[in-house]
Amino acid sequence: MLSAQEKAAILVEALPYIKKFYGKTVVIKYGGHAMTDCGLKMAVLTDVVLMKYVGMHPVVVHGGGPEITAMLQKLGIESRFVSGLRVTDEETMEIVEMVLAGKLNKEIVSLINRIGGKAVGLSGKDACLLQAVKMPGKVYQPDGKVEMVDIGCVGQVKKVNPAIVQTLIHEGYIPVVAPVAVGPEGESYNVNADTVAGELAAALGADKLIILTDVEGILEDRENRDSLLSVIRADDVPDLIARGIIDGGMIPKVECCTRALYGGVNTTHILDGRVAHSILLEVFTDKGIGTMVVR
Ligand SMILES: Nc1ncnc2c1ncn2[C@@H]1O[C@H](COP(=O)(O)OP(=O)(O)O)[C@@H](O)[C@H]1O
Ligand SMILES: CC(=O)N[C@@H](CCC(=O)OP(=O)(O)O)C(=O)O
Repeated sequence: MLSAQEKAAILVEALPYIKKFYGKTVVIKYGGHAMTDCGLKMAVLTDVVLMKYVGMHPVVVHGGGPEITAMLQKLGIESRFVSGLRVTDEETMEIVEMVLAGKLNKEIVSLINRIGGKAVGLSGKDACLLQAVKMPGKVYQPDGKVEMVDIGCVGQVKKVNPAIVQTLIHEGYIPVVAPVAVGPEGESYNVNADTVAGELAAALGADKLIILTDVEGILEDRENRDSLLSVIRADDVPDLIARGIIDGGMIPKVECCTRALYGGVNTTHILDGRVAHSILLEVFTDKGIGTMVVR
């Protein structure tokens, strides 16, 4: 146990960071292990509530890919992905929306409220927060050619209307956003949660975008956990992808960081969500953890 004096010293050390980020918007992409492990879940959402209490404006965008896959499996529907995006026919879209905007969104809202925050859950349909159009999937051929294929109700975000999120922020609420967008005819679109976090951070003019994942950050050599790249420049991302250093599920994450940076977000971070309180370690220390992607 810490003594009262040690606790006071920790609070004093946090003061410069609290001052620096007071009133600033921080978008957090919440997903991976941090969403399924009970202890980590509480740690992440406690960090979010604490940020709000010290005057920051956290906005949570959550994923739920594994939970959707598990529900589809229960219903005897097999999951298929094209370049990391779920092939989403109309029946699958119904399940995606139920799991994301129904079950998971409300679970997160309820937990934040239990911890002492005031959370409000939204999907991209609420106040037309996320407007999208149908997007084809890209299949990369061995000869380098790209084939476009139909992947159903997967959306590309065309417009973000952030007013509802800004209103909630300024009324003291913590917005929690499910990555389901609305189409021109009111139809639902499934959007990758990393992409939504990047688009929303840019539209809000957020100060920071934090993406939680299940690795230490971007590793130069994925077999070597000591090869963490602490900082990379957005301009270097295409080369890192072309050289195969950044691959698979990490591609949408760095691309969404790049999108957010060029949209005006100051700093973007890819953090290990398996580490308890990784958000606080990033926000309240100089060194930070994980990989920072900068302009
Ligand atoms: N350079 C890299 N450094 C770390 N992980 C990488 C890298 N390139 C690809 N990856 C892969 O990206 C994965 C993270 O993406 P993903 O599994 O989609 O995460 P999440 O479930 O958190 O959204 C890592 O587990 C790893 O397999
Ligand atoms: C189009 C598409 O693939 N959408 C994702 C949406 C959820 C998501 O992105 O969740 P994670 O962040 O946990 O991966 C899906 O259906 O799985």
